[in-house]
Amino acid sequence: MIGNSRLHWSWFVDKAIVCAWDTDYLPEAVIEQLAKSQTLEDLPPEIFLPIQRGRDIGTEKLITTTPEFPLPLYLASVVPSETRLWQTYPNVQLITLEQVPLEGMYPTLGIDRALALWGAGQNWSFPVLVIDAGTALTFTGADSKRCLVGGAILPGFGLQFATLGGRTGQLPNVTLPQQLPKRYALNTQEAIHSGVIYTIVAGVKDFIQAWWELFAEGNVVVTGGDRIFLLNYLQYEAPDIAERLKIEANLVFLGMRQLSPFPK
Ligand SMILES: Nc1ncnc2c1ncn2[C@@H]1O[C@H](COP(=O)(O)OP(=O)(O)OP(=O)(O)O)[C@@H](O)[C@H]1O
Ligand SMILES: CC(C)(CO)[C@@H](O)C(=O)NCCC(=O)O
Ligand SMILES: [K+]
Repeated sequence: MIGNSRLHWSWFVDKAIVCAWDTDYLPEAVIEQLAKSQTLEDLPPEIFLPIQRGRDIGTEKLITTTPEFPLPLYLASVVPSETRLWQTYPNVQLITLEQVPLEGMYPTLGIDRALALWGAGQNWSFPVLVIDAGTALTFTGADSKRCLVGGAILPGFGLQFATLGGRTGQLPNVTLPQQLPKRYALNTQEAIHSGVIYTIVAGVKDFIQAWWELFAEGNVVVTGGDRIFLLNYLQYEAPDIAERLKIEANLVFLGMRQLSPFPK
């Protein structure tokens, strides 16, 4: 999955997610090395270091499988310039909206949103609302008939901080704090923390409550690189809501493996 900040990877054996990890965007030379690899040992470390180091729980299972080479690559992307790089790979299948069995999608809906929504619905049941705390923060919901209800897009935590730091004369760049900050800050860094975090948390709370007005028993699943931060803040601000949320890092991959037919 090519996201707006980085690449998200999963190694599938049939429909099982053996392991999942993230990397930076990668240069063409690495894609070429992947294309030429004929054994697990040949695989580019830029991609497979987490596996090669044996840190991942799935590693043992991987070593005992003999995949075909070049490795089949299923690609979903929301970054067209990166898609083009990866389309030079000889064994690539591009996943498109047509393969996602949701009803009512509009043509420019992000494939990451569609796959995450499908994965959440398959794993927990529809109706379901997905909150993706990534580069962009998105809400994407579907009803009990697996029909897209719709959603919303706003700048994520990192993007709000980066915009403030980058587009003003006096504001520093800040990173996400582990704890919910004080609402009334007495220094600049905490004032930025407070402003961005309390407004995002209030917005997320409001979207969730509105969702439960539509679907009283509707599921809500949180994903994305900042999901743990978002959940932590919600646990302070709205523990009753936080308690009802599901959290899942690999929603997009849960969606990919449930495509029928799994793209060949
Ligand atoms: N190593 C990392 N590199 C980049 N972002 C990271 C990293 N670790 C955590 N993050 C957090 O993840 C967020 C980006 O989320 P994610 O990785 O889900 O985005 P993405 O999938 O690339 O973007 P999007 O899904 O919005 O297109 C950033 O705001 C950042 O705070
Ligand atoms: C909203 C993002 C950036 C989230 O990654 C992506 O899903 C995207 O580029 N979507 C296209 C626009 C849409 O979903 O309506
Ligand atoms: K853009």
